[in-house]
Amino acid sequence: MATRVFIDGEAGTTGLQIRDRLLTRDDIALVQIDPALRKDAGARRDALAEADVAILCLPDAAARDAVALAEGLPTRFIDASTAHRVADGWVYGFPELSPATRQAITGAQYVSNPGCYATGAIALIAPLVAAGLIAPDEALTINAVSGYTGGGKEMIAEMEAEGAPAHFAYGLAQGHKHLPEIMLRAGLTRRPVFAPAVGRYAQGMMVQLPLQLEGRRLDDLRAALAAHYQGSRFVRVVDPQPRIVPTSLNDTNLLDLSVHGSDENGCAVLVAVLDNLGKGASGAAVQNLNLMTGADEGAGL
Ligand SMILES: NC(=O)C1=CN([C@@H]2O[C@H](COP(=O)(O)OP(=O)(O)OC[C@H]3O[C@@H](n4cnc5c(N)ncnc54)[C@H](OP(=O)(O)O)[C@@H]3O)[C@@H](O)[C@H]2O)C=CC1
Ligand SMILES: CC(=O)N[C@@H](CCC(=O)OP(=O)(O)O)C(=O)O
Repeated sequence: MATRVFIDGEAGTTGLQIRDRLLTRDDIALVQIDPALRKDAGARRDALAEADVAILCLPDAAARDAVALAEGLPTRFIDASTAHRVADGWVYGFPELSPATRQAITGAQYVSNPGCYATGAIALIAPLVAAGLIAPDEALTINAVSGYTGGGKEMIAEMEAEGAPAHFAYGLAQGHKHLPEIMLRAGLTRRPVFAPAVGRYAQGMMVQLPLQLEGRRLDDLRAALAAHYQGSRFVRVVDPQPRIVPTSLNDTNLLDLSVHGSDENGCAVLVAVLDNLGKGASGAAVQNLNLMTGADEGAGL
C-alpha cells in the first residue's frame, strides 16, 4: 500500500518542491487539503490523522501547532522548520552524520530536517571534531551565501522586485537560528561567528569555513572528510577548484565538500556547496521520508 503523505504548507517554497519530488511516485499517495482551508485547524487535523507521514513546511509556530494537533495519533513527522532541531524526542534528519543517526531516522516518529546553512557547516565540522582535527572550543568563523529562495515567499517577492540589491549581508548580530543546531550537532562547545549573506539569484548555497592550520595539514583534513563520507550517495568530497559556484548543484540532493589552502602559508578554507532547496530543505526531507518508509534512499531525488 502507498504511504499517505500530507505536506502541511504545500503552497510554500519548500512544500512545492517536496510535492514536485513526490507527485509521480506510485509508492506515495498525497493527502490533499482544500487550499482555502490550509490554515484551518480542523481541516489540518483531519489531514494529519489521514496521513502516515506529515511533512511540515511551515513557520516555526505553525509547525509546533501541527504537532500539537496530532497529539495521540501515530502520524510520523518530518519538520522542515527550525522548531524541533535541538528538541528532545526528535531525531536530527541528517543521515550522513553517523550510522546511528541514519538508523534512528529509519524508525523515528519525529524527524527534524536540518537547516540549510547548518547542513553545509555541520557536514564540514562534525567529522573533523570527531577526528580530533577541530577542537570543540576552537574559535571558528562560518561565512555563507544563499540564493534568495532561502528566505521563503516573502524574500522571493522582495528580491524579484525592481531595485532589489545584488547582494546583502545579514544576521550579523550573531543570533542566527542555525547556530544552536550547528553547535549541538557538530559537537562544538564554543559558538562560531556566523556571517551569512543573500545574493540576487534564486537558489544555491555556499558555506565556507576558514581555518588557521596551526600545524594541521590539508591532506589530513581532506582524508578525514573522505573517510567519513566514503560510500555516501549524496555527500561528495571533491577536488579544489579555482572558482566555486554556489548554484552548481541546483536541483540535486548533492552536497560537495572541498578543502582549499596552503600548508606552506598555514591557512585553509573548507567549502560546502548545496542547493538550499535540495539537500538544504526539500531533497533532505524526501531522503528522510525514503529512509522512514523503507523506499530506495534516492527515490524521487
Ligand atoms: N526556503 C528554504 O530554503 C528553506 C526553508 N526551510 C524551512 O521550511 C519552512 C517553510 O519555509 P518556506 O517554504 O521557505 O516558506 P514560505 O514562506 O515559502 O512558505 C510557508 C508556507 O506556510 C504557509 N503557512 C503559514 N502559516 C501557516 C499556518 N498557520 N497553517 C498552515 N500553513 C501556513 C504559508 O501560507 P501562505 O501561502 O498563505 O503564505 C506558506 O505557504 C520554514 O520553517 C523554513 O525555515 C528549511 C530549509 C530551507
Ligand atoms: C536566505 C535566508 O533568509 N535564509 C534563512 C535560512 C533558511 C530557512 O529559513 O530555513 P532553514 O532554517 O530551515 O534552513 C535565514 O537565514 O533565516
